[in-house]
This record gives sequence, structure tokens and C-alpha cells, in this order.
Amino acid sequence: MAVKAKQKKETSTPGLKQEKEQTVSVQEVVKDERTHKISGFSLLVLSILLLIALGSYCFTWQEDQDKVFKAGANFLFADNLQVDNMLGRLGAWTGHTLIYKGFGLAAFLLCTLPFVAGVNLIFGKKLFSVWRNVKYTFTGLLFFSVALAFALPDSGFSYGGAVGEFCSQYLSNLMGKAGTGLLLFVAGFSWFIWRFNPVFKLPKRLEKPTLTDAEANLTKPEAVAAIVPEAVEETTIPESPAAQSDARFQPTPIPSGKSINDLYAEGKTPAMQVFVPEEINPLTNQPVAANGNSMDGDGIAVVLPQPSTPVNEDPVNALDVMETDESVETIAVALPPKPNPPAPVAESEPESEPLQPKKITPIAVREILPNQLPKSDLELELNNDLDEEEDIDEMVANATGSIPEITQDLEPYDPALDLKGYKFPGLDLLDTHGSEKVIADPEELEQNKNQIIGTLKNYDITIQRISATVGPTVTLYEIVPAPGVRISRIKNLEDDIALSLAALGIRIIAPIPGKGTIGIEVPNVRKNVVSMKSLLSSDKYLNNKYSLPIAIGKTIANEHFVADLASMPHLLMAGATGQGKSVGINTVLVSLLYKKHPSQLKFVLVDPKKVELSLYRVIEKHFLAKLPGEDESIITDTKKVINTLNALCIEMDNRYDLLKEAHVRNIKEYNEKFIKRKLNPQKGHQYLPFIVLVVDEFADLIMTAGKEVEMPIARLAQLARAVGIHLIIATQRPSVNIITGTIKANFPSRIAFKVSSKIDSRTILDAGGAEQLIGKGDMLISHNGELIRLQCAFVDTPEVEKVCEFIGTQRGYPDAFLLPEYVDEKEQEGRDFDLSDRDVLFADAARLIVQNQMGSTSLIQRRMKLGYNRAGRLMDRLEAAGIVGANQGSKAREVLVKTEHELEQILENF
Ligand SMILES: Nc1ncnc2c1ncn2[C@@H]1O[C@H](COP(=O)(O)OP(=O)(O)OP(=O)(O)O)[C@@H](O)[C@H]1O
Repeated sequence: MAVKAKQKKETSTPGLKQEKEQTVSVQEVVKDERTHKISGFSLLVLSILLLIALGSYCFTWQEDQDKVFKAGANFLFADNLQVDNMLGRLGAWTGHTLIYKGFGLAAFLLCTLPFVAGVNLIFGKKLFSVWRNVKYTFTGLLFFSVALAFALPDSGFSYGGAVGEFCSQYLSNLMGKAGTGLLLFVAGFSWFIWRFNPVFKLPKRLEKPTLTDAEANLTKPEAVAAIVPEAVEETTIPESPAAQSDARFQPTPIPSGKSINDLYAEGKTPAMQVFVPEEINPLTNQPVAANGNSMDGDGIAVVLPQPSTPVNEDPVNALDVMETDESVETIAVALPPKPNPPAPVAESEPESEPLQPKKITPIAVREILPNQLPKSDLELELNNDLDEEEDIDEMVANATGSIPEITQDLEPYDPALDLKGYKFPGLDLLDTHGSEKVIADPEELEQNKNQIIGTLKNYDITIQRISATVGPTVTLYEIVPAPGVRISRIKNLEDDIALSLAALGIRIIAPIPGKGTIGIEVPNVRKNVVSMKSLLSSDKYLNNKYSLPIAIGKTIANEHFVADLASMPHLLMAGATGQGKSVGINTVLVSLLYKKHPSQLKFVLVDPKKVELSLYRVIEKHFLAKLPGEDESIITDTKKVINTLNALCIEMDNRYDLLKEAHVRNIKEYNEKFIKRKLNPQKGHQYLPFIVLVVDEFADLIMTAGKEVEMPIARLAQLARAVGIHLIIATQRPSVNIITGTIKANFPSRIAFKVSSKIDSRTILDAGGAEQLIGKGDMLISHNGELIRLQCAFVDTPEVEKVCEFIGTQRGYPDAFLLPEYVDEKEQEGRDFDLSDRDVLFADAARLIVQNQMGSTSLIQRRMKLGYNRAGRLMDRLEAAGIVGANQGSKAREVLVKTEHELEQILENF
């Protein structure tokens, strides 16, 4: 019994307890969120009490006023006095002071002060602006007290209070009653105009409608507020844990003079820190101070995002409530995506804005744009807006004639104007999958820690420190080995550690680049699904300046991973079947759909599996590109893929020509110049949307078409970046004959989902590790030279369907974006060879060649007295007809038809 008591005393580490209690300073208590909540509720109650006291005073003032006057300063302490105010003497005194001696009825405004402060404190965020409230309250007190005292001068009840009466009297003496009345009216009216900015309109006859009215309205604060969701301003996103982590990452060294083995001998193991990053606040009941995280040997110190949180002395209990409702955080920032700047501007323009005759308008210029113009709409608008057809001609002539004139007169070109009513999909179309809580099970952490330490100990590897970072699906244990331990020894123990933890998907990163530690990633028993919704409502996604932002997933440190596809500039995705590739593609596509207007982005979707991308068919008229004359905008046929890829190459070349003419280096500069109307549309210039080519199963294409597919893909990958064409290529079979050297060299950004072998992992990432992933969206991304493990965001098919449906039901362009026509040379050759356009000497030339059994162009030249070009063309046609073989350089061609009889049969068929 005594021994037990002694042990208990030892393990309770009294020193630690004392030290941590001392660290809770008054400052920390003041900063604590519980203190804020208590103060908030107190202020809220105060505002209610004030309201009751003032309200009650309005009805009981006659009864109570005498008593207040009589008792004077002793009123509050006069126990025998009975008053009628609902809040007793205190209520009567407050009402008397604030209403009678103060500001009259305007004193009610004072109730808002504690109310606003209280609500802000309770919810821990600036729901109301305190400064604005103070400003309004005090101006309101002054204005209303004076106005009421002025308007109701001789009533029994003091409507304006002493202050109001004094000021009203003073002003009346100064400028007379009329002057005071006018002053008050001007003050009130000025405030009203300032606040609501009403539009004063002249009667219709005198009104001069101009385009600038709409712009003027847009500059109003209300209009801006309507465009930018208010919550965007209010949203406060917690500081990135990465930025804080270093400061909080305090090592817990093994006591000096002791080795880890000594600790084992004492039945203790080195302390471990658990880093539960970002929104996570796992220890809501017993939080631990960030810098006080050293524990005794058995403990796990938990590093939290808020360093000021008090310390719990019992580390095991400390981990009991290791949960956080991330969804709560998410709701706080769950906003509709910030609309693209051009779209809302267009949207807020009045629908049927009259145009000034003879003024060059954006419509006039759009009329001459060669591509992507919804013809019917244009005609409609022109018919509505202009009376005379000559006006249109004149405008077009003006618009295209002299560019300097246009730039002077016109506002910037708005590419979104064609679909000005386009609405971006809202976050309500997406689901929250699972609880989104990051749960760290303290027992699991402790167990894993002991297993890792135990396994290393078995191989005589001692460590100084171990810490853990809990991610959505994987926990990263970071260990600092004792001096002298070779990293390769730990790396070689990968399988042994996996065995001891009895877990799949263990990955050892030795060393973690830039950290000086060794990482062991262990899958969590309970895994979290990362919802697309939470990613799209993250600050990183909403407030970035990327051209093509793609929200991919969450890192182990629970940070949102958002990248710019435009700078990647192409993406290669590989992974065995069923490991999350299709979901990954949907994630990328959906994140682009949430940020881009149809005028800014087009997809070319290649889906040999025929079912994966078919959901996107409904957005054909908004976001898809296809070959002219094609019915289907999602390409499933290999032959059509080749044509489309070649058409994309032509588009790329055309774009380069445009860029060259515009003297710019990339699509961004080009579009900027076009928007400023510095490029002449008549010379073929047009606003260039980004084009993203998505190939869902690349292996299938390579197997069926080989080089024919590889060559244009390689060309696009090498050159298309500057002209805004980006490729996303996914494959199930990441073998070297599919992902060839040429492809790999041009895809620096690569994603690997779980693959079946280390070789596959090396083929994709040039490093192992992807074979150890756990599937279901667990992935490694090689980006900017770094290899990062992410949990891919999950977006389910019904969600994608809803988003596409939402876009698809809106007004779109008349057709999909048309790529340039590509004519297959071989097909063309075949087509050349019809009777109608066959050279009249074709049969003679064929006979000559067959008779001589010599496929020589100079023979035709000499015998038939023809020029070299015609003879050469005849020879090409003879080859296409299968009469002679291919060109063999200086040697004569092989004659494939051996007898004249055979030849006559062939000729008969033409
Ligand atoms: N990010 C994710 N989070 C959670 N679960 C996921 C995630 N990604 C995929 N999954 C799960 O894995 C299943 C298979 O995913 P997906 O269809 O994307 O695989 P795939 O690699 O495209 O397979 P295939 O190559 O056969 O088309 C999904 O139905 C889903 O249940």
C-alpha cells in the first residue's frame, strides 16, 4: 500500500504541476477564451437589464421620480423606499440618471453598447463592429435627445433628457426656433443621404441615359457589398500552423546523464509531443500549454496551436478528448466562392441598358470577333439597342478602323459580357462527408510511439525525442535519433516497424528535408474524409491570385493544399485502379469550375473509358471545346483523340502567332492587352481562354495509337504552357512504355495514388513511396521539387452532377468552343485520289511504270515529257493507289503491281 502510494506520488510529478500552475498568469487568464465567454454573457445580461430598467422607467417615472429627488444621493441606500420600477431602486435610479438627467428616450441606444461587445465576445469574432456602434450610439444620443427636446418641449416626460433640453435651448437662443429646426433637419437628412445614398431621378423627359450610370451605381458601397459577400470581410482564418509550428515545437530531451536505455531500465520511454495542427483544438477540456509540454517519461506532450492555453498535468487524460469539430470552423468560412471579377461587374449592369447612338460600344466590337460569339444574342442586343442598320456598320467601321481611337473611347473589354448573367456554383451544391473531425486517439498514439521506440531499441537504435503530427488519414511521428545513429539503419527497418505496428502504408522519410528529423508515417485507425466543400471554402482557395487554382487536398499538418495549374504547368496522375484517380480528376475540375467564368476556361476531355467524364457533357456550351463538326464534345474514340490533339497543336501555333504579333510573352500579358483594347480584333486577335486537356486513361491511348498520340502530347507539353494550354494526364499503368522519358521530362508536377510496385512509384515520382500509400485518395504529389503526402479531397459523383447541372441549366454559348480544323494528311491523300481530281495522265503513268517495272520519277519525266513537280505528284498518287512502294531515297521505288493485267483491274476500280 505504502509502495503504491509512493509510486503514485512519483508519477504525479508534483514539480511539473507546480510549475504549470505558476505559468498561468493574470494575462493568460484575461486572454483565455473562457474568460471572454463569461464576460460576453455578463455584458449581454447587462444590456437586457438596462433595457428593462429604461423601459420600466418610461411607465413608472411619475411614481418614482419624487422618491429619487427626495432621497437624493442616498436613494440607492435608502432601504425603506419602495419604488415601482421592475428593477427596483437601481432600475429607477438608472432610468432617472440616463433618461431624465441624461439623454431622454435616446438613452435606449446605450443598451446596444454592452450587447454588441457581449455578442462579439461570446462568439469570439467581430460579428458587429464595436467602433461603428460607439460612433452611431453617441451621435444618435446627441441628435435624438436634441431633436426630441426640440420637438416636444413642454411635455411632462423628459423626452430629450437634460442634455437634449440644454442643447435645444441653447440652439434656440442662438438661431431661433426656425434655425434650430432647419439645422436638425439638415443634420438628419445629411445622415440619411450619407447612409443610403438615394438616387434622385429627374422626370423621364429630362433624363440623359448614359452607360456611365451603371458604373456610377457600381461604385456605391451598397453595390460593392452586393457583389462581395459580406462574410468575406468578416472571415478570420486561423494562422497557418506551419508558421507557428516551429515556435511551438519545443524538444523534450532525455534528462542529461541518462541514455534512452536508462529510461527503459526505469520503465520509462522518452516523451513524445503530439502536434495537432491548424483548426484542431483537440483538448478542449484540458488544454496544454505549448511551451510547457515537457512531460515525464510516460507522457505525451501535446503541442497546440494556442500557446497561451493552460497546461494539464495529466498527459494521458489530456489526450482523452482529442477531438475537434472542424466542420464548425468550416461553416464559419463556408462562403460562396468569390466571384471572378469580370462576372459580377457584368452581372450588376442593368439588363437593358440603352446605348448611345454612334458611340462605340463593346457590342460593336464583339460583332467583329471571329470566335465564340453567340450570334443570336448579338443580333438581339443590336436590334434592341440600335435603330438603324447603318449605325451598326458605322460603328463596326469605327471600331475596326483606327485602334488608337477605340482605346480612347472604349471601356476595357469584358470577356464575361457574352454570358453576363452567369452565376458561379455555390458551396451548397457540395456535401460535407463524415464529421470532418480530426480525431487523435491518445491510446493509439501512445501505443504507436511505444512500438516505434521498442522496435528501434531492439536494433540498438536510441532516440532523443519523438513527436507526432496527426493528419486526416496519417500520423507523422518525427524522431530525432541519438548522435551517432546512422539514418540508413532506421530506413532499413521500415518493414520491421511496419510489422511491429501491424499496419499497412508505413512510410519512412529519412531525413525529412529541411527538418533534421526522421519521419515515420503511420496510417490512423480512424481516417477522415476531406470534403471538397471544406477545401473550397478555405482561405487559400478563396483568396489566391492563381490563374488556374486547383484545390487538391490536405497535408499531414492539416493544411489546405491549393496549387496553380498554370504554373505546374502540366499534371501527370497515376495510380492503380480504384485508388482515387477519378475522384482526383473531379477534384481538379470542380475547383476550376468554382473559380472560372466560361469565357476564361475551356476543357478538352478525353475519356477512353467512356463513363468517367460523361457527367461533364451538360456543360458543353459553357466550358467544353471540341473539333468543328463533331457531335460529341467528350472524346472517347482514339482516332478522334489524335485529331483533337493535333488540332490543339494548331491552336497552340496560332496562339503563338498572335502572341508574336502582340509583342507579348504569354497569355496573361496578351489578354491584359486585349482587355485594354490594344489589339485589333480585325487582325484576328481575340480574348484567349485557358484550355485544359484532361486525358483520363492515357495508357489506353498509347496502346492503341502509340506515337501518333505521344508526339502531339509531347509537343503540347513542351510548348503550350505560355499560350495557356495545360495538360492533365491520368493513367492506371505507370510503366515506362506508357510514361516515356519525353512525357516525364515535360511533366514536372506529378501525383501518385497508391501503385502496386516500387518500380511504378519510381516511374511516376522518380522515388519510391507510392506503393506504401493506403488508397482512397491517399497520395504523394511531386511539386516544385518537393514530395508531399496529401489526402485528396473527396467529391462524389452526385455532387459533380449537381455542379454541372447548375452550370448546364444556365444560358451558354450557342456551341462548344471550336478548335481549329485538323485534316489528316493520309486521309487527304486518299481523298485526293478520286476520279474527279485524278491527273488525266495517271493511267498512262501507271502503265509506263508497270511495263518497265521501275518506279522512277525521272522515267515518267523523260518518257511523258512532264515537269518534275507533275511527275512527282503522279508518283505520289501511284504510291497511294498501291502501285508503287514508298520512296527509297536515290533508289527507284519498288513496283508492287507485277503484270499489266493486274494493273488494268486496279484501274477499272477507280
Ligand atoms: N479522396 C478520397 N477520399 C475518400 N475516399 C476516396 C477518395 N478517393 C477515392 N475514394 C474512394 O475510392 C473509390 C475509388 O475511387 P476512384 O473511382 O477515384 O478510383 P480510380 O483510381 O479512378 O479507379 P479506376 O481507375 O478503376 O477508375 C471511390 O469510390 C471512393 O469510395
